[in-house]
Order: sequence, then structure tokens, then C-alpha cells
Amino acid sequence: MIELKNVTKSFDGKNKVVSNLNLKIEKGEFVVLIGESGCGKTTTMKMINLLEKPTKGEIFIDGENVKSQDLMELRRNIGYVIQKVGLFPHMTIGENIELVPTLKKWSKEEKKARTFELLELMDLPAEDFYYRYPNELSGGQQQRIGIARALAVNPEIILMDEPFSALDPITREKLQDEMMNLQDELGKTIVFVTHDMDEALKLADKIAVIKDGEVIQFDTPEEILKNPANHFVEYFFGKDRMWKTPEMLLAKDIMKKKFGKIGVKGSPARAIEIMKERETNTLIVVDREGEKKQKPVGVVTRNMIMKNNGHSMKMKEIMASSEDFIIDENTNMVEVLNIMSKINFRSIPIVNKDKLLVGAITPISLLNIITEISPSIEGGEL
Ligand SMILES: Nc1ncnc2c1ncn2[C@@H]1O[C@H](COP(=O)(O)OP(=O)(O)OP(=O)(O)O)[C@@H](O)[C@H]1O
Repeated sequence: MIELKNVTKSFDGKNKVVSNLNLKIEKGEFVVLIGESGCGKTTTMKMINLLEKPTKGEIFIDGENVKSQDLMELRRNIGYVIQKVGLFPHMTIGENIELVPTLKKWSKEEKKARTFELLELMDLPAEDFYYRYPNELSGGQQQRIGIARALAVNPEIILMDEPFSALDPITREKLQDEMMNLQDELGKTIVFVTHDMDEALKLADKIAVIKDGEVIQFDTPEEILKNPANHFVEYFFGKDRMWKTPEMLLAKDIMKKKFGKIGVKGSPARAIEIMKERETNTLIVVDREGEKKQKPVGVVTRNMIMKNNGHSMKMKEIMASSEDFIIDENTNMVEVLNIMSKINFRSIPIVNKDKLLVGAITPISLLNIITEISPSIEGGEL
């Protein structure tokens, strides 16, 4: 775990570049620092491995103050990747990756085995790349070497300062995907600086939005989009961004908590009554009456009731069984729309992990969410 406690940094003794900053990064978390140019992202990151010294405040790694650690050891044990990868041109790729293992006095065999392993991990055939020089590699390949080098001694923590920003968009996206796979596999604690919102939303477990050297929101990408801490965060990420990333909208964000429902033993007459009260043509059928701990078992529409026309029948016989279309509350909007397109009624039950009914999605709830997140509609242009 990395903890920054009341950290302040001033280069000139007057202006605070980082101001009383607090941040707690859990083990295995991928944290992205984002903010406008000059807000203090890089300085914050550099203080973690003491490339910059805090003017005030303390930084702890796994509970130990970084100040009390041997500086060289500290830096060698934290992987560091920067934008211009900084490979030494006169050294082979193998030698570049083996820099820290050499400083740590690993044996030749150990170093080579590890470097081969890392090159394969980076999808670069080791037999070939090990012996090449940096200028024989493309920008994307060099950046992969930079990551391999940062991983060489298998550090728990990796700091990455805009590592992909000098790359073309396609290579950049490819490396982001690789980074995500790598993180799934290795589970490192990663602190990643970027000013690219899409990159932050894609990679981060948590995003720290920094403004004037202070963290103004530290949360998951979903929360930052759904509940921005203030206008700056909302403006910074763009109000319509949520709409561009519908996979971040979950059923629980869209669903209505109040909706028409009826027990399996309810009569058609009672169903029609509830439909009138609720001004709806569709009800969720639940396993038992009462407000709590109900499980959805089906959906009934006015048409189904009319077609059956048997007043003595119960909902159980009339309803469409919901086995195929019950949606978990954490299902994303893209999947919700997909499921809704396959059914021919207008209300769909949402359940929690215990399969209990927690809400319903209807066309109205979808419309509400579109209105909420789409700036053009908000402007009254509909
Ligand atoms: N060594 C230094 N000496 C003096 N001022 C510095 C030094 N390093 C950074 N600064 C200043 O501190 C402020 C924050 O810089 P920093 O590099 O941390 O910002 P950033 O958020 O990473 O910016 P960018 O996105 O443009 O890289 C800037 O105003 C910068 O000019």
C-alpha cells in the first residue's frame, strides 16, 4: 500500500505545486492521476520514489516511511516508465532490460532467463529482440521494452508517467490493451499519470483528479462519471462522456425502484387495478405478496390478461415466465438493451446477487437516463 499524507511540494519556497495532498493506494490497484497540465501529477508521482522530496508531509510504502529507506534500494524496487522511454542507445535491448538486475548483482543466467521471459510477455520474440539495439525498434516496441525494464526485478510498484502519449493512436490502444492484460496477470500496484481521459477511464481501478496540487476526487471511473465531486470534474471529463461509454452504466443506475408488481396468486382483476393505479400496461410478477425479499418470476401485460380472458386464472398461468430475461443489477447498459430487444414487453425485472427483486427497467427509465446524460437533450433541443 502507498500512502501520501498531507504532502506538500514547493520548488521555490513560495508557490505550492502540490498542496496538502492525501492519497491511499491499495496493493494491486491501478491508480491514474489526471488533471490539467501543470497541476502537479508528475511531481506527486516522483515523490513516491523520492525523485522529488516532499517539502512537507510523509509518504509510506507498506507502512514504512520512504525517507527511512535506502534511496537507491527504494528506486530499484519501484519500476519507473516514462514517456520517452530512455533506453540507452549503445546498449542492446537485453542489456537495457538487465540494468537493474545487473545493479542487483544477478547472475548472467538469471538475468537472461528473466529478460527472455519479459520479452515473450511483451510479445517480442526474445531470440531476435534480445540482441537488437533501440534504434532498430519502432516507438511502440521501445515502449514495450520500457515496460519490460520496469518489470525486470519484479517490483510490487510501478510508476508510469504518460508512457503511451508519444505513440500513434492505434499503437497506443494496443499497448493499453496489453497493459490491462498484463495487470490482470501480474496484479502490480500501478500509479499512472496521463492527461488523456479515455486512457484513464479505460485503465484505472481508481482515478485521482488533481487540480492545483490537490486531489479533488479519488474514486472509480464509474463513480467519477456518475457522481462528479464538482463542476470542474464534470467539465473535465465532459458531461456526455458517460454516453460514450455505455458499458459503464449498469442496470442498477438505470432501473426504477418504484414500479408495478403483483404476486403470483394475484387475480387478473387485481392486475388491471394496479395497472390503472400505476398507469402502466406491464407488471412484474413476484413469488409472494409483501414488500420485502420478493423474487421475480415473470412479467404480465394487459394484452396477456385480455387474451386469456379467464377471470378465475392466477398470474402464474397468464404471465411470461422471466427465467430467460431476469437481469442482474450489475449488467451493463449495452447488454440490457440487447436483452430488451429480444423480448416483446416493456418492463424487465432487476435482481441483486441473492436473486431478490430490486428494481425494474422500463422504456421510461431508459429515457430518463438518456435525458440525464445527454447534453443536447438537456438543452431543450428535443
Ligand atoms: N524541478 C522543478 N523546478 C521548478 N518547478 C518545477 C519543477 N518541476 C515541476 N515544476 C513546476 O511544478 C508544476 C507542476 O509540474 P508537474 O510536472 O508536476 O505537472 P503535471 O501535472 O505533471 O503537468 P503535465 O501534464 O504538463 O506534465 C509546474 O508548474 C512546473 O513548472
